[in-house]
Amino acid sequence: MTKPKVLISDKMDPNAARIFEERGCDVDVITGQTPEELLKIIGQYDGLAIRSSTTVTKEILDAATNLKVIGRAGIGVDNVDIPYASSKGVVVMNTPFGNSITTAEHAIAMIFALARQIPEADASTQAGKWEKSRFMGVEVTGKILGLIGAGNIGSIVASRAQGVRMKVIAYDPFLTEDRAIELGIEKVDLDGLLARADFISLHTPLTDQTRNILSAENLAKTKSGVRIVNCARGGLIDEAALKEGLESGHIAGAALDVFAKEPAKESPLFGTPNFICTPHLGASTDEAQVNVALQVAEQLSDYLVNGGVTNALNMPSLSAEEAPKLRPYMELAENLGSLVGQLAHGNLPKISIEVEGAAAQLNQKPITAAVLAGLMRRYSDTVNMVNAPYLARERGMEVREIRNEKEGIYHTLVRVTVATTQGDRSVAGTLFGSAAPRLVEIFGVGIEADLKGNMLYIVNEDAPGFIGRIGSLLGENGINIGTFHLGRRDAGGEAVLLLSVDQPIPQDVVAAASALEGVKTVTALVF
Ligand SMILES: NC(=O)C1=CN([C@@H]2O[C@H](COP(=O)(O)OP(=O)(O)OC[C@H]3O[C@@H](n4cnc5c(N)ncnc54)[C@H](O)[C@@H]3O)[C@@H](O)[C@H]2O)C=CC1
Ligand SMILES: O=C(O)CCC(=O)C(=O)O
Repeated sequence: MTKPKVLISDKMDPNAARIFEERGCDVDVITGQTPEELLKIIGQYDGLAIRSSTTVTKEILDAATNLKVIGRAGIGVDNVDIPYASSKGVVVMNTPFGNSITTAEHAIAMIFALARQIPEADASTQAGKWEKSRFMGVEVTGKILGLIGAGNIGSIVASRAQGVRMKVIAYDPFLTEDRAIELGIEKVDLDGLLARADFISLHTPLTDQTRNILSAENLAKTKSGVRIVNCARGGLIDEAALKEGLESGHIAGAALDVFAKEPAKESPLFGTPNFICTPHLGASTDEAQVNVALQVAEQLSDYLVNGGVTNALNMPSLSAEEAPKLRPYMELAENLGSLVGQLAHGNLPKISIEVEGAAAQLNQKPITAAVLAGLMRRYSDTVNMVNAPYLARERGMEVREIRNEKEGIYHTLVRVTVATTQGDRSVAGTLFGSAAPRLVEIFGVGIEADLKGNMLYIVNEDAPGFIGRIGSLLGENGINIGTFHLGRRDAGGEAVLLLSVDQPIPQDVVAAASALEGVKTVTALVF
């Protein structure tokens, strides 16, 4: 087997390259490339490991014909076009915890730097000025810290700020009351935070909802003398309005680690009174960089070598414990999706995926993604578990998941039902011995079969002599039958025949089978 090839395109702790090699990948470290240079070489790689300098655009993804996974050694993934990566079937992963303590500590350092004007006082003192009366500070004890975003980093900032006796309030629409109580913080709305906070610290991702969250209008609502820290993303603050607020004195200080445009080698904010900044150093400690480099290399190589999925942003995760249990279900689910996709005609506006018995104890997301991958193969050869849910959404397909913990006839069952113009059509399968996937029902007819290789699905009138006729036809055409499965609704009614054969079935043989007496439909299937 050829080794997967990985490119590390941003500066990263050398442990990343070592881990890739140890885990069976070939790795190139080529940093500081222009987009044009990256475009020329990206086609040869299966994996791409980045930090924030590489921007993964549509053009890069179009050129990345072998790419299977992108790993961000860090948290923010606003430099990756995730919807487009998903449509291309490329998994995008990040390392959500490796640098969060470090970044929270940077925010706390910025709060103190603002409160005591440490950078300006340092520069003045080293310039021989000894301006003792110029640098009057404020205590942080008893002050209100307003967090915008109280996820991983925000909650660490909260605990550190409480340690220095600040009162913490937070605006985060996804923060539950219970979690706020657990963190010892007060959940508020944005206007409440703007009106009350002495210090504001931002800790949200950059999204369409958070972009410009500290707009000119919102900055005007802040308390006079507020100090603002941003160690999250540049686009969260209107930089021009921030400058005006600093110049008017309404804002007593601002500390930015991040800018709307990076690298920020020039900015109108530079030189503004009470403005301090760092060059996106939030994650820059020895500890955090080792953490994220190790994690990204472990996650990417696990995916490329073993198919394990951890911290993916566009695909359900599959932990090391879950993976062996779920793998046979995913095979079953993909085959059931593929069967429905090959048999059902016309547009399929709705699909429901039901897990029953033992299957209902498992993480259903990978099972759903596998069904959709099998089904979507009717539209595209390049579909996989990453882009299948995306393609289903794009086609307006409604996907329903049903979980039924009660065992039925089988100890475990996956049922896939699609809405067609002729009504609902459903197929179901189980696992024999917990690992061997088997079809057990096809469109209301009980039948037991392995879905593998080339198969022929025939619906015919249940009458004597038919099996002989189909056997002869296949034999005359040099097609060897492997397995033979029969099912029927009622004696003398409609019967179903599912054959596995050793050769692909040519269209003229399908046509000849369709013309046999008593035959209703014939479909050649491939799994
Ligand atoms: N300066 C640096 O070097 C670093 C910056 N970061 C940035 O920090 C951000 C936050 O990281 P984590 O705390 O780990 O992420 P997280 O996902 O754990 O937390 C983000 C929080 O923002 C909240 N949120 C989402 N939309 C919101 C909205 N419209 N208004 C208010 N809150 C909203 C979420 O509910 C969540 O609780 C990252 O997305 C990244 O951009 C992360 C690491 C280093
Ligand atoms: O890689 C870096 O230095 C920046 C880290 C960061 O911004 C993030 O993890 O979101």
